Amino acid sequence: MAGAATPSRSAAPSSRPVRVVLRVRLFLPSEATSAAVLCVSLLNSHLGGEVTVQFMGQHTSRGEHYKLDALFSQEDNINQIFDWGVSTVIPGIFEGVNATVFAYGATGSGKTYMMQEVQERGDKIALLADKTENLRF
Ligand SMILES: Nc1ncnc2c1ncn2[C@@H]1O[C@H](COP(=O)(O)OP(=O)(O)OP(=O)(O)O)[C@@H](O)[C@H]1O
Repeated sequence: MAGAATPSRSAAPSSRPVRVVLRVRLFLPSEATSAAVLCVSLLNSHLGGEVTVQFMGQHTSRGEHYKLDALFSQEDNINQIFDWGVSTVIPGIFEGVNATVFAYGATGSGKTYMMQEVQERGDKIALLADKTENLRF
């Protein structure tokens, strides 16, 4: 998704069973033209709560508001997204709680790129060990 909103995210992951996180990526060189404009803007954010974003259609009068659990912009790196949205569900899976993390978005919006970044984190084993150190099998 093109554009840069003001970086903002809720302070702590909510306890809701489904959490929705939006990541706005940077324009790629092939997309960056003088006509490129932001299509997402942050309307509201409450500490520890939801954020509200607005999608503006560039060539339409479409204006849609969505409430999300968190918003990450191009200034936020994959570690922040991982720590907020992924690592928090790891302890639960060792207690029998099912958890799924998936990416949804338009073709070319960066889903594979982002998931590969997560996969390539050098410290993933250390992170899992940290999350599981108190578990007894
Ligand atoms: N944050 C990013 N920084 C640099 N390049 C990126 C970024 N996100 C995506 N890209 C590049 O954009 C292109 C499309 O990304 P990607 O393949 O991840 O999209 P996708 O959402 O998985 O698409 P599809 O649904 O078609 O599989 C790739 O060449 C990828 O390297």
